[in-house]
Amino acid sequence: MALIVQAYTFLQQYAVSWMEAVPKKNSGAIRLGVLSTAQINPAAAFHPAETHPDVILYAIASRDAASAQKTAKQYKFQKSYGSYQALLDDPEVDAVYVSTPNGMHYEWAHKALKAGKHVLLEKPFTSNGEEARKLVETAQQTGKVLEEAFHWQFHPAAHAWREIIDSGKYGPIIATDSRMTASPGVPHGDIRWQYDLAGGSFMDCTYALSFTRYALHAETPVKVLSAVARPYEKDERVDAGMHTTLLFKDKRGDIVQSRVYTDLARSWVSGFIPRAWEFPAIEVETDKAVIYFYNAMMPHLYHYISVTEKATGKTTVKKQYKGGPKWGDVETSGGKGGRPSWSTYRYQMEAFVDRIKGKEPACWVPNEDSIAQMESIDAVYEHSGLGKRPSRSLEE
Ligand SMILES: NC(=O)C1=CN([C@@H]2O[C@H](COP(=O)(O)OP(=O)(O)OC[C@H]3O[C@@H](n4cnc5c(N)ncnc54)[C@H](OP(=O)(O)O)[C@@H]3O)[C@@H](O)[C@H]2O)C=CC1
Ligand SMILES: O=C1OC[C@@H](O)[C@H](O)[C@H]1O
Repeated sequence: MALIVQAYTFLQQYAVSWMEAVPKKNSGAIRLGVLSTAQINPAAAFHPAETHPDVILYAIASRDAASAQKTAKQYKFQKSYGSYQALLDDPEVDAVYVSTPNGMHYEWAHKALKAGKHVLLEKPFTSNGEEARKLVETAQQTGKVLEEAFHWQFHPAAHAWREIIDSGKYGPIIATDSRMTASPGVPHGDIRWQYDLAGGSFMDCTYALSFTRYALHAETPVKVLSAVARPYEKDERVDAGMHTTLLFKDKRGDIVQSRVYTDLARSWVSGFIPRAWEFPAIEVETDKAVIYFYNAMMPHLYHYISVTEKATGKTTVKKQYKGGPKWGDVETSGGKGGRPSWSTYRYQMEAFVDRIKGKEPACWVPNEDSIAQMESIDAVYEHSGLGKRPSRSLEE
């Protein structure tokens, strides 16, 4: 029964978010350019931009002009380009969303900033910490907005969850345990399996580490206690799975032990049942309770935050699809506190536009946090023996 309720909620949320009306665009709306025709584009950028009165789907670029044209026609972009550089050379483009493979994030975000565009950059931010630092420096030099598209952190559920932890009501944090797995697994040939494109489970499933660091208000790990990679069968430089245990310093300065597990090819139950229910999640154990956030990655589809008190065994459940500690009092383009139908990506677009327009966004992923996230990823890869993900050469 629980599964039926979950499936219904999932479908309902999905359908409602796509039924959202397209508003009339305001004068001075941001002209958005998109670099690549990635499969994530409609959910992460097209739909959020369409439903925002201050964004216009202006131009799309692909390595292949025909693909760009086809997408432009389908989503009513005004222009299409057969190369990423051609889009960046268009002075009418105000901001770009970069959804190229991971290994190309640095190159194209860097070029976009240099071309005077604001940048919303897909996760993981870059291939490694060094690139992340250089990219943030470029944003500072150019004075343009640069934001990692770590969409889950913009959703009201993320804020409600952290508010419970931060309240101190359940005592200090003792340990965390998070995971993100793909089941059925990612098909061969996907960008996620390609070493040169900075693939790998710990890069793609970077959310699990992000949930952990967000819960703890942590920077980089104090220590990597263990990091064991399960190599991809076709390229042992790529991690199909990664099990790591880290020590972080939390907000209070206490040391917390955190397990993080990522997997792009999660084994099936008894070899024939994919673990479709295993959505990205994190358990935070405090002195007095166990706090669990189910589907922290895409809480707009379905989520719950449960708090089980150790002394009584009593469990309370919270859900937050709108408002909450950060959006609650904010007058958004969709009404006060956002809308229950808004996806993580739509909340993210709201904040991105606010920042470009000079308004203080309700929430934000600071660039320093994206650097710390990439340096934490480097530390895990180094400890595992695989070494941090390499940079591609950049044509200036
Ligand atoms: N925020 C989220 O929820 C999600 C984020 N992502 C992130 O978005 C990015 C794209 O992921 P995803 O949509 O799955 O990717 P896809 O494989 O669907 O698309 C990647 C796109 O990059 C372009 N590209 C440029 N060079 C290459 C190359 N050498 N090989 C393959 N593609 C290339 C292609 O566009 P073209 O041919 O038009 O140039 C391609 O369509 C990744 O960084 C991923 O981590 C992914 C899924 C969800
Ligand atoms: O960012 C992502 O979100 C959804 C996942 O399925 C995907 O692998 C990852 O790239």
